[in-house]
Amino acid sequence: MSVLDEILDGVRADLADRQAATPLERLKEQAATVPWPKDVVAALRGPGVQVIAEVKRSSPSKGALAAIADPAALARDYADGGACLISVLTERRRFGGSLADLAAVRAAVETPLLRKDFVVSAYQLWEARLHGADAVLLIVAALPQDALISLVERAESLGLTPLVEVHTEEEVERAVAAGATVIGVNARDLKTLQVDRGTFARLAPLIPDDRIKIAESGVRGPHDLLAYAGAGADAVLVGESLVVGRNPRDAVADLVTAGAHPALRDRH
Ligand SMILES: O=C(O)c1ccccc1NCC(=O)[C@H](O)[C@H](O)COP(=O)(O)O
Repeated sequence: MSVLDEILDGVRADLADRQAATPLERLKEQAATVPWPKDVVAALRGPGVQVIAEVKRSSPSKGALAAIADPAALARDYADGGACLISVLTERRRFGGSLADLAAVRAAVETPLLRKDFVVSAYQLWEARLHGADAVLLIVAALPQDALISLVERAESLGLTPLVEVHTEEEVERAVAAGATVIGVNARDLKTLQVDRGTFARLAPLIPDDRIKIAESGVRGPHDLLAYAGAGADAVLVGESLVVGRNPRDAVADLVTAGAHPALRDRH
């Protein structure tokens, strides 16, 4: 069984437990009391290359990365450093995340938030809304095309911006056909878990210019941001190097400064 299939099995089992505890109709009523999500597309279209900073405790590829006792404090550092979007991993079994992390971060910062998880059901979109997300990750490899199209439409109808993640040429075609405005190319192969930073340069030219292109994974510092920028990235998504480093605020600020270089401004 592939890593992705293993993760998805766990996600579905946890989801079934939550659905049993809180029926969809009750979840919808609760979510209706939460403010409308922020405009993530506008945040990503800022000048230069934007930085998305991730709250990431552990991962299938590396195991435990950082304890992160206080995700809200980490998110405040990310916001102070100038992140345009904060990604909060909510998958429990392999990434050590939770919806409680998302809610804690929401209470701490005004920065738009991405629910980073393995979304397979509209139920998870309502959960994302209730816990303060403004965007949700949809992984093409995890979804049949009809489900992808339906989740893109449903997310948008709830005010959530779908970040549609691809790993291959065929997945780019599927993301574009599904109407994704924001497309993330993840450099981490879901089968081998190896990071190949060349993946973005290979796939980015296949993404139409009117879409927002995000380079995900493998950013160790400003030089990687600049390389992704040179290949056409509008934003980079960074996890591991921020959570294992000593000063996340300064690390984000260094990336933001690199992304704001005059040569990278006014590209939209
Ligand atoms: O990080 C993993 O090992 C992983 C394995 C399987 C599916 C997804 C995985 N990571 C999720 C991500 O997309 C990354 O957390 C994100 O792009 C940040 O990457 P990095 O800066 O390299 O931590």
